[in-house]
Amino acid sequence: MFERVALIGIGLIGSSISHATRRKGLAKEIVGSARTKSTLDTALKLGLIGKGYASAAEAVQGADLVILSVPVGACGPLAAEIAPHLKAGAILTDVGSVKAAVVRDMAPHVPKGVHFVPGHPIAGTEQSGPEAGFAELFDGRWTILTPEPQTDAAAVEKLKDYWTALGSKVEIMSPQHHDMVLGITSHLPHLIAFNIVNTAEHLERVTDKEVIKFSAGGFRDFTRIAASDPTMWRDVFLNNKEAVMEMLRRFSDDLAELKRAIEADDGDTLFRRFADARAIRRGIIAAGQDTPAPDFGRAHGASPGPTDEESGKSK
Ligand SMILES: NC(=O)c1ccc[n+]([C@@H]2O[C@H](COP(=O)([O-])OP(=O)(O)OC[C@H]3O[C@@H](n4cnc5c(N)ncnc54)[C@H](O)[C@@H]3O)[C@@H](O)[C@H]2O)c1
Ligand SMILES: O=C(O)C(=O)C[C@]1(C(=O)O)C=C[C@@H](O)C=C1
Repeated sequence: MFERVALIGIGLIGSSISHATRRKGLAKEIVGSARTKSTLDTALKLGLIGKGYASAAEAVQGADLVILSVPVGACGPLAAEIAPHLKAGAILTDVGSVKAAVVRDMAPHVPKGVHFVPGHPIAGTEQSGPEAGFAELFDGRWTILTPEPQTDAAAVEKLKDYWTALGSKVEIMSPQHHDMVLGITSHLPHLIAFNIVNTAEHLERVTDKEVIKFSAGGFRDFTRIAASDPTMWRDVFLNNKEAVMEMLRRFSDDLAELKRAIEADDGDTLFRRFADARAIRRGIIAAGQDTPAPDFGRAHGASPGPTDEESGKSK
C-alpha cells in the first residue's frame, strides 16, 4: 500500500502499527524517529523500523505516509519541525486521543500538496513504550478519522483502507464530535480511575494497608486504568478541556443524585440507576463490542514502560 512509512514516536501505538503493518505487508519500508536514543535502539533491535533517524525531520523525507504517535501536546511542535521536509502528495496523520486541539496545532503547518488526515484508533492498553505493542491491538476496534471536508477524498480513502488492513473498523466524524464522545467514553473514566486510586491510597494510611490488601475486582480494574501513562493523560486533559468539563458537570449532577438517594434511604432510585447501568453493560456485550484487547497485551508479555518522570525525560 505504501512505499515508505515514517513512524514518528514508537511507543505502544507506533510499535503496534509497525507490527500490524508488517503482518499484512502493507509497506515496502518502515522508518522512524524517537525522542530518545534508547527508544530508537530498541525499535531497531525489535525490527519495528528498518532505519532509525535522530530527528523527525530526517525520518519523514521521502515517506508517502507519516504517522505521529506521540503525546497530543507534542503534535504541533513536531508538525512545525517536519513540515518543510514532507514529500509532495504524502499523507500526514496522527493517532492522538484528542482531535480538535491536534487539528488546531498541526493544520497551520501542513504544506500545500500534503494531505493531512487526523486519526485516532480506539484501542490501547495501560502499557507504554516500544516493547508494549502487538499486531492484534487494532483487530475489530474502531479507528476514527477527522479530516476537514475539503481534504483530498482519495487520501482519506487510502488511509481508511490502511486502517482497515491493520484490522480496524473505520468511521469518519468531525474533531469536535470525536472529542465529546471520547470525553465521556474514555477521558472521564480515566480521570475517575486516577482519582479513586489516589483516594484509596490516601485512605490506606488511615486503614493501615487494608485497602490494597483486601482490594477486590472492582478496585483492581480501576488500578489497571490508573497505571496508564501520566504524560499522555496530562496532555489529553489539557487539550480536551471543554468537553471534559461538560462531562464532569453531568457526572457530578448524577453523582449528587446517588448521594442524595443514599442519604435519604431511597432504595428505589438506587435500584433504578443501577439497573439502567447494568442494561447498558449487557447491551455492549450483546453488540459484541467488549473485545479483550488489553489481555492480548499481557499475553504478549508487555510490561509498563517507564514514565517520563521515571526515565528522567522533561516536558
Ligand atoms: N495508550 C493508549 O491506550 C492510546 C490509544 C490510542 C491512542 N493513543 C494516543 O497515541 C499517542 C501515543 O501514545 P502511546 O500510548 O503510544 O504512548 P507511548 O508513551 O507508548 O509512546 C509515545 C512515544 O512518543 C515519544 N514522545 C514523547 N514526547 C515526545 C515529544 N515531545 N517529541 C517527540 N516524541 C515524543 C515517546 O518517546 C514515545 O516513543 C498519544 O497521543 C495517545 O493519546 C494512546
Ligand atoms: O484499554 C485501555 O487501557 C484504554 O484505556 C484504551 C483507550 C480507552 O479509553 O479505551 C485509551 C485511550 C485511547 O485514546 C483509546 C483507547
